[in-house]
Amino acid sequence: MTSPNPDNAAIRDLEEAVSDAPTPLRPLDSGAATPAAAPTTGTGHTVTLKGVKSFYGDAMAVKGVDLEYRANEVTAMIGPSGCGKSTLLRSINRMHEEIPGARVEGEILLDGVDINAAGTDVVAIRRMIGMVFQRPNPFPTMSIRENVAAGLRFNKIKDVDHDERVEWALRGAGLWDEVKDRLDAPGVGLSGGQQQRLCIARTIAIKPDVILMDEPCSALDPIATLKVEELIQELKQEFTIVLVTHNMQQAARVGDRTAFMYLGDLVEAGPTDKIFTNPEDPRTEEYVSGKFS
Ligand SMILES: Nc1ncnc2c1ncn2[C@@H]1O[C@H](COP(=O)(O)OP(=O)(O)OP(=O)(O)O)[C@@H](O)[C@H]1O
Repeated sequence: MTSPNPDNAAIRDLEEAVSDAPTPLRPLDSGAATPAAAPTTGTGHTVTLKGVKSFYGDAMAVKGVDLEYRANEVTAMIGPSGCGKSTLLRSINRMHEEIPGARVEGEILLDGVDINAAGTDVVAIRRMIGMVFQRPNPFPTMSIRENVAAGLRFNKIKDVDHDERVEWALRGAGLWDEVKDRLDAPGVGLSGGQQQRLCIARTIAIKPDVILMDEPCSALDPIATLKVEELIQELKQEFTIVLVTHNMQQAARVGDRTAFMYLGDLVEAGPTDKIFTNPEDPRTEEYVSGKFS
């Protein structure tokens, strides 16, 4: 990936704007958190892409993608390096536009509402469409508890009990039992895999509709990877998940559906079994069988 530090942009968004959040698109979900249980019930949010093109200046990196990310499913995005996976992902929560000269054409609909419509509040979009990055990026000066609560503060979610929501999110991220006795210890003191689950807890704490994951396991060892994969499977009961991965085994293990991109085009998308065993396009067959990477 050649883009400049989207992780830093996300950190800056949160750290600099905690006290200055604009009005959201629709009322924030302040429903009572249930500290005893991880997220369980389906909420059913869909993202629909219609003719999405993403540009860096004059260069078109995503060349007109039509695709639906279905509710309560994991959609794995695969394809060779440079095919536009991360660019497309960052277009979906409007992070692409942070890059000078970058722009998006086409429609990106969250439950039928165009996220790029004039006057739309970008902070609200990023609350509803959360993102987890390649490298775990806990806020370095914050404790475990503060890291998870950071999004609540940023979004001015005041009418929920923050401690309850922190526990709910940490349980949802499969981390509660490992950290419940040291919530005030620094987040960066956790292992890499724990830090990534902490970042997932931070993302789910504000109850987004959709979670975008950009190679969330690429910096993790195999055991931590397995834990995060198990977690993703559980989280889909509550959230719509888009998972960019270089790892085809991971796509096969975790993806309900898989989308294959090549040179900025979406070649095909479908049920993961079909994409891996009986794809329509010869380029998909060649890629999933390892003939090129
Ligand atoms: N900041 C940028 N400025 C200009 N071009 C960029 C920028 N970021 C990415 N690109 C180009 O856009 C295209 C798509 O890149 P992108 O990072 O989205 O691909 P990718 O499939 O996610 O790759 P990888 O798997 O290596 O992360 C590439 O040709 C890349 O060089």
